[in-house]
Amino acid sequence: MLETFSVEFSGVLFVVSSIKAKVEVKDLTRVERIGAHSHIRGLGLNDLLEARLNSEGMVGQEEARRAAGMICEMIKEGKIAGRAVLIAGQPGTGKTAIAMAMAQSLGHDTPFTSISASEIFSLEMSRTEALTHAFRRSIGVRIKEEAEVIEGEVVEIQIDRPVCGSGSKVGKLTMKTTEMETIYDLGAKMIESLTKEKVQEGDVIHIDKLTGRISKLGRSFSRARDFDATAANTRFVSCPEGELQKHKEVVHTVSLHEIDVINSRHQGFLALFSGETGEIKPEVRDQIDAKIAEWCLEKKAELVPGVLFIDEVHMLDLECFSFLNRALENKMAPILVMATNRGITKVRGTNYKSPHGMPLDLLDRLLIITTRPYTNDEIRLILSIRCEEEDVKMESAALDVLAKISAETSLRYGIQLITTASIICYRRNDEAVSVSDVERVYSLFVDEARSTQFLREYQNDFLGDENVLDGDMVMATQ
Ligand SMILES: Nc1ncnc2c1ncn2[C@@H]1O[C@H](COP(=O)(O)OP(=O)(O)OP(=O)(O)O)[C@@H](O)[C@H]1O
Repeated sequence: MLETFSVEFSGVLFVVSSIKAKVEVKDLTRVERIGAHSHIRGLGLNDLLEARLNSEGMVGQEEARRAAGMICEMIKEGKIAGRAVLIAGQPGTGKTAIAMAMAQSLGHDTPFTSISASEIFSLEMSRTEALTHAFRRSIGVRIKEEAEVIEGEVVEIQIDRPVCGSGSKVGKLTMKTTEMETIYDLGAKMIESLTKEKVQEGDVIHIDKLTGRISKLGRSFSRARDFDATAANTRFVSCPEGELQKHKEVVHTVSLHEIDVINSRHQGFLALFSGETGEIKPEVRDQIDAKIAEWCLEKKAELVPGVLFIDEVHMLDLECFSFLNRALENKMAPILVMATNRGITKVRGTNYKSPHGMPLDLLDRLLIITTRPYTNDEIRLILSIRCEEEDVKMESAALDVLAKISAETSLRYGIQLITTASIICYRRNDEAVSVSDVERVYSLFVDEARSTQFLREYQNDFLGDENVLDGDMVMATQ
């Protein structure tokens, strides 16, 4: 649901918009697709920020998870801006998984933007503009508004349809708190909103007097036994106390980028949907920053520094790195978390070699977290978590074989074999994946090492550059 509202302070009109994920009646978790990191639910730390061996979908990597947990605490306090963290380690050692776990443990209130460094290289806007977008998307602004609201439990909704069949509907809405009950007259627009929100007797609702917007807060406890069955996501709340009409502080959280887009002259909030937000003039941003700083001083707004995660950071070039160096000095900078699997390599676009393909001056200001290769037991545990996530039953012996294969090839390859092996098992009409199913998919789908071996044997039969394999092998996706 897109909700647009205007805030007017000191005569300047700023339009801000917040996109609220409307809680759908349908249980969305059932139709969610399973992604590479969908089993990760958090960092799996205890109160002392120590990593549990296997918790919230995370296994092993205790030191890295603990360090990430400390960074999260720093972010939650919201006082520190402009810190940068680098997660460095071999491919498949859980760098992205740790970043995703950080996003989960920070919760919905903290903005988290995740990009891959290669996304910056777009033809539509300059690299520094694309990075600025990402930076500003990671800073939230909590804007507080005083609003006149009617809040109470719905006692009765009475809608009168015109006798002739045409003309607008009118009606009456009876609402109560623990202390009073009032009847309100309803016009056609309010009736439409009530119908749209599917408001029923027994619901506790909130009506914004200025805009007429209705929000359902939940179902009253006193009416919990009205139905034999209720939806899984039904929230029960108590009937409000005191007056029906009250002044309430309403808080909206939007990102700086959303405010930029809506206030840039050539854009409208619809640009947020199309994603084609284009370049935004620095003057617009300066004006917005000045206004927000003013609101913060007046305690009408609060900045929420979030996290910008840049994966495959070695794909950035010198211009981008120098931009990052400068942008981190800004008071409004988010916490920057980067990940790379590169060792000592060339900085993109130069002939200079440097650790992780990043300039030394930037490396110098980073907190670096390293990830280490997994033990066989850890790999087995991760694979069993993935089996559960993908709803695949696997015999213990098959899991042992798959863990051994993963240790010799890669964890990612092992994870890929889970679904494919389960298809073969399904065809056999069996319930659990067996060792022979794993062996079958291992022979059907080759891993990177076997594929390279195959190329070495048949190189001359392929089209393309000769003898590349004997020279420099292209590293990963670069
Ligand atoms: N400690 C862990 N606990 C649970 N799952 C993990 C863990 N580490 C990695 N995984 C899972 O293994 C897969 C590969 O990990 P991930 O993509 O995080 O590796 P990476 O270090 O980012 O690799 P690359 O350097 O190639 O980008 C993912 O599905 C990830 O969720």
